[in-house]
Amino acid sequence: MIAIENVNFAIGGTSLIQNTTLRVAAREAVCLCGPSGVGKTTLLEIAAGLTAPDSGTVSLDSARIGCAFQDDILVPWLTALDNLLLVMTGPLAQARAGAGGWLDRFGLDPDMRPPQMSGGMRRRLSLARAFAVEPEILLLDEPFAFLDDQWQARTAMHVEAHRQGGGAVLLVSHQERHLDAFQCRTVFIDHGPIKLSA
Ligand SMILES: Nc1ncnc2c1ncn2[C@@H]1O[C@H](COP(=O)(O)OP(=O)(O)OP(=O)(O)O)[C@@H](O)[C@H]1O
Repeated sequence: MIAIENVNFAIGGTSLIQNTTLRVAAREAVCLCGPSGVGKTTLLEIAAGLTAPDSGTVSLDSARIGCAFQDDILVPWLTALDNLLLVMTGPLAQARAGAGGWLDRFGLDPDMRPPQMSGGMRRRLSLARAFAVEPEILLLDEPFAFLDDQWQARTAMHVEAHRQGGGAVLLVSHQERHLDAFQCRTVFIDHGPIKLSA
């Protein structure tokens, strides 16, 4: 479902990712774990098509992709509901119902705007948006950051439900203890440059 093949990427002459192959199948969650600055986010951005690799290929077998990145990239003047509707397609009434359901599952007031929210609420809004597009592929960067134990557990439950429903998940997390909450293949990166064959 996600196929990153023989990818190379350098920044400012420093090689960050070398000849890396990483495949994530349907019904599979893969978690990238490793030290800060090693290039995990960059690899996720390459998977999402936000950053072009210097060489190698990325193919995703679905255009239905839900993303939540470390910078939540929410529109501050739009309500929580409108932030979700912005990325949703289909009939408006159906989209509103779907968005409302995900806001409810993530404990959010649909009328609140991002600047009124705590960091954890903004992270939950970013996650609700990722799930609301009914993705086949989920790309999540530190989905548990800023969340308390209860919301970490609920987020893990939604990730697992997505996987069990046939989706593919590629995520980056420092918090290995949460990886027990869902079935996940963990890929450890000890040091850079990233060289994976997984
Ligand atoms: N746009 C950019 N311009 C220059 N350097 C960058 C850019 N984006 C990332 N980097 C550098 O690339 C390296 C990898 O960054 P990246 O965010 O991918 O690491 P990470 O493993 O996800 O770290 P963390 O766990 O702290 O988020 C870092 O040294 C970072 O400073």
